[in-house]
Amino acid sequence: MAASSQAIFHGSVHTMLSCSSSPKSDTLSSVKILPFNLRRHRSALYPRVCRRTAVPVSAKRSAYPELIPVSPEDDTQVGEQFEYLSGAHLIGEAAAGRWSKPKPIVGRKTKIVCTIGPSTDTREMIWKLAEAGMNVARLNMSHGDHTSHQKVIDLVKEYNAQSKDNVIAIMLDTKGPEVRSGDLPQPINLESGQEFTFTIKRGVGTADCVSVNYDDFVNDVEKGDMLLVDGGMMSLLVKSKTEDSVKCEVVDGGELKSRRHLNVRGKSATLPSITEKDWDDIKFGVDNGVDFYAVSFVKDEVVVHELKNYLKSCGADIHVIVKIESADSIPNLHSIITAADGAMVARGDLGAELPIEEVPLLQEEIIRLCRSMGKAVIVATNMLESMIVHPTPTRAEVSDIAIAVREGADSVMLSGETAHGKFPLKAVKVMHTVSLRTEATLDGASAVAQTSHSLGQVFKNHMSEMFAFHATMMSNTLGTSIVVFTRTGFMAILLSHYRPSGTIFAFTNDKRVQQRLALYQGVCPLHMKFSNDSEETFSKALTFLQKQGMVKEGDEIAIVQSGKQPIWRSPSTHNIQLCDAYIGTNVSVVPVVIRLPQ
Ligand SMILES: Nc1ncnc2c1ncn2[C@@H]1O[C@H](COP(=O)(O)OP(=O)(O)O)[C@@H](O)[C@H]1O
Ligand SMILES: C=C(OP(=O)(O)O)C(=O)O
Repeated sequence: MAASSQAIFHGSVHTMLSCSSSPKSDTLSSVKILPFNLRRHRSALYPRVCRRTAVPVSAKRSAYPELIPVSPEDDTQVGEQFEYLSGAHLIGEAAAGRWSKPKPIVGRKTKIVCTIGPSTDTREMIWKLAEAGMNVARLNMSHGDHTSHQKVIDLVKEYNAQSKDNVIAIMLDTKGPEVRSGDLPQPINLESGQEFTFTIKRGVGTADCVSVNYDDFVNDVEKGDMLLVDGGMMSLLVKSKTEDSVKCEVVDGGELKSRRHLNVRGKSATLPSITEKDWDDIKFGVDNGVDFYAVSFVKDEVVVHELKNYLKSCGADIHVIVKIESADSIPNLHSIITAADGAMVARGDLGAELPIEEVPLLQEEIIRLCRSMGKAVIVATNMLESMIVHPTPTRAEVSDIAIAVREGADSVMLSGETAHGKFPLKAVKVMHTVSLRTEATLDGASAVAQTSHSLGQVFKNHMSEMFAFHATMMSNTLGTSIVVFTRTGFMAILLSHYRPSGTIFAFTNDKRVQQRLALYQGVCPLHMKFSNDSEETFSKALTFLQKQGMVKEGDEIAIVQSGKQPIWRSPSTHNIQLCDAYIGTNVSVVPVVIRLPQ
């Protein structure tokens, strides 16, 4: 085993910390834009700052960033323009804030969810997305059919099976009770001031009337309501209605295409959150062992319990992410998020049902709530919308990603950008680079402070929470990464909750847990068979990290082996162990003992 100091906790708490006394220098190598779970040697990809002394950009940092092949429209020179940005490490020393050690981050911490669609549903594109930084593949059940989604699921599984240390989770997003206009033989041009009718009669698609897929549309809508198409791209004022039709005046015109989103400003449809089609799709998800459901238009916690009970009854271990997009969900936010495993800020429908200026405030509030409750949170929709057609984002879009990262989202999501956009890989690269750059400015101390007030209240497991909290404090102070061994994922999620500055290498012997952890901020999920001997398993884990270039000579690492279900320890003991990550290397150890009162 590597040189180590160990704190073993028996009811009362003693934490023994150690740090190397010998300053080490580091080298900066070529900067590459790569996914969170890195597959190549760290020195060649991670623009890491010297842990103890700032190192100027050295001669070693010579090569251009690796250019990931992108879509046919992509300009192969694009990587060069990111080189400066990916040099986020240059400010790493300053960003370490009042902690003396820079951050030992291996790659990006904020995860990227990519919606898969016609631009990306091939083997080649799934591989390229995964290599470019996708952590979660989202299947939107509003589009495609089971055959097309099955193909994508099989491809992601194939990628996961052959990948050593990168894993992609699968998220099935239900269609929900969304209201859409019907199919049109060709797009219609709507002019401001003209009359236009929506009808519940099936199969209508003329220049002045189109079907709506929801029979109660006529009952839910009142004269004077504002109808929004595609979240406000067009708007129509309701003038009158008959038994089967709603007559409107176009306020903001535009091109109406097939199957567009319809919302009534300020109102949610009176449909159940999980429709018959959704149950069919949920069953499809169970049969295929997806990792997450994103449940559309959740209005209260009852539907979450209903889904969770169903999953329990069929023995399916699938986590539930509630999409916050309905006006009716806002008064019930706390109970909905409590019942779920996480939430998605689905800004498209949210900004249509509620006044648009509420969206950033609600985003902040939902992230804050999820963070305080230890739940995963995803920020979604329009993040790089202009990249559906343009190879470069607007500055406002870049700021939007940076804000979500700063607010502490676990993941940021791409929708049309990767589903049907012209530049899906470039969009992932931009999201990756902007997240990485923003993360470099975040202060570990304030991240811990944001969550420390809820210590002992979030996971109802005081000892585990305390361990995660102190492991975070310890690793932040010493500038180490964290290695955690977890069978259920619980301890890794708990550590992620405190947002340690360093990477959380989460070793699990369960492939499903590994996949699920792909959604969580800062967690690098790794699969490994655990042996009966803890030291042997630790040693195997460190050797693996070393081989993959995730730790290097001179690194120290905090090993956390705690949590609800002990693996090797007895139920009354908890371990945090600090050791040299590079087996066989001696370090001078200065032990520090912190004794907390019983
Ligand atoms: N599986 C799919 N098959 C075909 N088109 C898709 C698929 N998934 C997404 N798309 C396309 O990408 C667009 C953006 O994706 P998303 O934001 O998930 O959908 P929407 O906004 O329609 O709910 C969709 O409107 C649709 O045109
Ligand atoms: C993510 C969203 O949902 P969907 O793409 O299913 O409309 C949204 O409305 O922002």
